[in-house]
Amino acid sequence: MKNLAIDVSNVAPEVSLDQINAEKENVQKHLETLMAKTGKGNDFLGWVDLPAEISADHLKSIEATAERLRNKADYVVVTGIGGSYLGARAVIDALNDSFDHLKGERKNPVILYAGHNISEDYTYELLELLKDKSFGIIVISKSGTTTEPAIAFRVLKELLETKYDKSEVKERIVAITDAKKGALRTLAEQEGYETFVIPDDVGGRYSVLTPVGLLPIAVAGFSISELVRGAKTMRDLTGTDVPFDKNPSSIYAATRNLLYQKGKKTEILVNYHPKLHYFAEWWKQLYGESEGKENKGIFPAAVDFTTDLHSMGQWIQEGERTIFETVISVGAARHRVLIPRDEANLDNLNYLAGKRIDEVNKMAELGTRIAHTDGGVPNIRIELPELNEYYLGQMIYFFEKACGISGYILGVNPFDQPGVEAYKKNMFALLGKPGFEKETEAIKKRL
Ligand SMILES: O=P(O)(O)OC[C@H]1O[C@H](O)[C@H](O)[C@@H](O)[C@@H]1O
Repeated sequence: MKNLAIDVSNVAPEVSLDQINAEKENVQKHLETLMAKTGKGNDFLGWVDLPAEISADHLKSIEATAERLRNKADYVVVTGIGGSYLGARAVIDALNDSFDHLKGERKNPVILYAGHNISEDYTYELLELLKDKSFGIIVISKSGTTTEPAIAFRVLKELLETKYDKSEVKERIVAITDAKKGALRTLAEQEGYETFVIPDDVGGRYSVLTPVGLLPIAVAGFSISELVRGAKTMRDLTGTDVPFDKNPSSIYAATRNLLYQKGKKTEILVNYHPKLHYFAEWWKQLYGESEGKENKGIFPAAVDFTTDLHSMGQWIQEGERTIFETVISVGAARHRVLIPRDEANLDNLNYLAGKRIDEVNKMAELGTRIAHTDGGVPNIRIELPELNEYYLGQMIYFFEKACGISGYILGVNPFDQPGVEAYKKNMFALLGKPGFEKETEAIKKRL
């Protein structure tokens, strides 16, 4: 059975394999600190052993709730922001039929998202869609106090309450939040909603393997036990007993930091499948919030190829040489579509007749790698054997583990995000939130 693998042979000449291997002891030290839970942010390391600790009973209880929502609702609205929605969306989009939401005959509910923006038009359009539909809500907030999902939940709950009686509303709402504190916990208890807990020691962006990700993924019809099994395998493959050159997370963490030290300040995560767009969004939060602090950190960006080769390709090929690419390279496509032969051949495509579209995609990937490395863009390749639950579980844990190690190499606490509060404070002051009177006075003077 294959596993996710990493190929760093194309980061030369900027960084050599010898330089990467020379990082062995330094990286091993950080990995041990992470596993021993003795480093910065060590009260947020619950995700490290999570895949091995999830019990079959826990998965069963999530699946039972998912089944209830699946039976009741044609639409399920995952209401959350940041780490409270990106993991679920990353996995669901990666596995879903691209046009599933447009199909009439359905096996699974359509998963919709709310609370990840404060757009009134988005909210209006969602309410308009749902008003004559059978729907349910999974509301997710670790703190239980985040403004965006709280507003969305308030309006969605109101709509649900106009459609159903109290006991039916209760059956259609599930809350995922802190075990004890926060407004969402209080509300859920008052209203009698079913709840799942986000453990104290798992931060939002590391929470996809808690009910935060698992419940929506199960509702969408995917195997959460396979996802967790993949993550568990990757936990074993990235342990302290694994030699440095066999540990993909250690190699990735070491390589990207060496590139950063060489002035490669932006990392572009590349995919060749639009299904992986939201995986990149999840990855951006993971690395952006973990490393972007103390005026340091690689800027995590992402592109969808070959789409963006026709827009961003020019910049990547010939723009400022401060970037490197990390490509998620997927093995086999799931379906077959052959390029047909055409008598007239006006488009000159007959040289491709009989070939799979995936073969063209693979050659685009290889051709791009050669062009970009020739153009001075170092290339890391993450080989994913297939796009399924098991390998996505591997990839999630691979990136999480590498992020912890990488943050320690950089010297920051990869498990906090103090900078996110700055905009919130100003927004509350501008909106006149009680308790923010002093801030309101101060900000008014600046306007
Ligand atoms: O789950 P919540 O407490 O609602 O938080 C949702 C998100 O917003 C916060 O502001 C943080 O920056 C994120 O790390 C978090 O994932």
